[in-house]
Amino acid sequence: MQAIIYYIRQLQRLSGVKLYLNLLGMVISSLLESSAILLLVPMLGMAGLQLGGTGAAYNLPVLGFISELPQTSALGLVLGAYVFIVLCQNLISRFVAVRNVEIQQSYSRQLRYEVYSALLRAEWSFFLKKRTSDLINIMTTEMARVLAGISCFLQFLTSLLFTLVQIAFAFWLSPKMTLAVLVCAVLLSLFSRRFIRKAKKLGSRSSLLGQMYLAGISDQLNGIKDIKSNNLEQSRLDWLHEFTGEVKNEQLDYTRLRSNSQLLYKMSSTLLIAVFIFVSFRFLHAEGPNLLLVILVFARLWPTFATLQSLMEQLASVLPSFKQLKQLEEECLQAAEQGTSDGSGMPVEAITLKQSLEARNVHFRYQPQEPQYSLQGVNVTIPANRMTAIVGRSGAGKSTLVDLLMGLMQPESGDILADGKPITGERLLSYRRSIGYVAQDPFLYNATIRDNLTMIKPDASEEELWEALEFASSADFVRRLPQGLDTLIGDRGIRLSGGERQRLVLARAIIRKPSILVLDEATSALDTENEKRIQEALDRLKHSVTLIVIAHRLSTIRGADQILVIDQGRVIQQGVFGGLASDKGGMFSRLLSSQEEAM
Ligand SMILES: Nc1ncnc2c1ncn2[C@@H]1O[C@H](COP(=O)(O)OP(=O)(O)OP(=O)(O)O)[C@@H](O)[C@H]1O
Repeated sequence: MQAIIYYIRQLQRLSGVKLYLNLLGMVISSLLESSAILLLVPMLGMAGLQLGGTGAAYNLPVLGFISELPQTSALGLVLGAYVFIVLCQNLISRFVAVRNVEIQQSYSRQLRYEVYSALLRAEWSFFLKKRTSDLINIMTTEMARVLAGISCFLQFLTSLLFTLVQIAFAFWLSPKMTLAVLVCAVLLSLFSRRFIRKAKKLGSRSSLLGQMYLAGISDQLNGIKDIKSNNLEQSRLDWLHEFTGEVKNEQLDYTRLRSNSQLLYKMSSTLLIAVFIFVSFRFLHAEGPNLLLVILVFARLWPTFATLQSLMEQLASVLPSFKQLKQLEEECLQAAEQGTSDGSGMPVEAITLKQSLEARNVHFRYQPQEPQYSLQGVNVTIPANRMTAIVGRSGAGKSTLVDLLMGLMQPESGDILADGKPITGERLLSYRRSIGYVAQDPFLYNATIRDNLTMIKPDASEEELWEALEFASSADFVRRLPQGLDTLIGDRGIRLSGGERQRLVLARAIIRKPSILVLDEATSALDTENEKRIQEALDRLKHSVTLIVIAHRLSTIRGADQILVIDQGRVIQQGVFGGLASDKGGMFSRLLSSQEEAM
């Protein structure tokens, strides 16, 4: 319940007086609705219309003048008043409905924005621990359930107010009977508490199933090539078949629960009304309008209890979603990077690295509770405007070192310094803006080539775009495409070859003219000719940009100004290509020989 209150408070803060005005509108609307129907009976009685039995039993002093009018005028007046009240009620409820949507949609927008910005501000290590599909699930399905839950809560509040108004009316017309109805309602609600508990449990199961479904489907669609090439289609379909069976059962359980509770309310309503009529008629000797009133009061009051019960069950079923969203927000807050937003929305100026980038006695491990360090006691200096290559066996710690150098993660102990200053706090974002990065597995957005490039530099001119493409040896293939720069490249750039993707990502990385360019195996998918062209371009670049290159193919780093050899999280060798190659007992020479043998 705490989580719901937290989000409702947010809604209250955002909507302010509008929310209260709407609630007031709802009260007035329900007041008018009640009065329209409940007052019709006594008003008609006063107008002299005999409804059987003894006629008007409830004299309303304020409306006493009606009985003095001629019958036709009185009837016209009463019916006119009835139409007027209904019109006002409908106009108010129309206004309230539109305002409700406005309030809810503004809140939905704000909530999505807040959660997503908290997510984007979380540090990289947060994402390493999270499953992407779980985050997508929270941002889509669970978020939608939370918003539906908020709407449900507002409906609950409206129904509650409506019920209170109905009770007040009913009490005014027949206190005894209202008390009797209330006692029955309280007893029934005590009995119905187990429905709410069960709805909460089913809500958790539904959330879990949704999470599992998204995780399964995303995994499989990401690995669709593997599924097709290994003929795994049937096994995946079997998984889906089994899974949808569980979803079906869960939905059936939920429907059973809701219809059971509604059945209980409907049956008790029928039973109670029969008892009330019998008692009123047999023992209280009520007739005509009195009996009609008994039915009216009961028929209007009881469904509101049933609605309240149904809304409470719905709320209980979305409670787990509220908890999940709140937990995600809290985790993001805990994992927030320092200095990544000053809240002003002002563009951050990139820094220019002038002297060096330095790792000083850096220790790092992914799981603080485990003894194994991915990096230990690393001391390196990367001179500005030079090319530094990082090599080592698989799992040696190359990517970890580069992630730390890029400020994506913070060392457990030790420092990362840019021109002697730590890249933490306020400096982190401007430092990050000075970096261009090309990953081992190049990522492109499902958009046009132009969009992919301008995403990094929105104000890039046509000339700058082609210059970057030329640099990355991509201009030729882009020119050959039917729509050139405006060609759509598909999901993750699937319509391009691996090498074309890599060159495009390189073009994107350099379009912002970064001070530091990090290439993680960036030329692995290139043919010899393109690799040579990129090597030449990098050689030209290396005097104006600080280049950090992770390389498996050692032939690509002959021109590096410095090579760092890493093994088991430590820098074990450091030097230039020739020097390291001639150290025959060293790791570099062993890596070189094994590559030469493989060729
Ligand atoms: N997200 C992670 N969680 C836990 N351990 C990790 C994680 N990423 C890497 N490691 C571990 O840290 C060590 C260094 O990994 P790293 O990715 O830096 O190696 P690498 O030299 O870049 O390897 P490769 O050349 O295969 O990419 C490895 O032992 C690896 O298992």
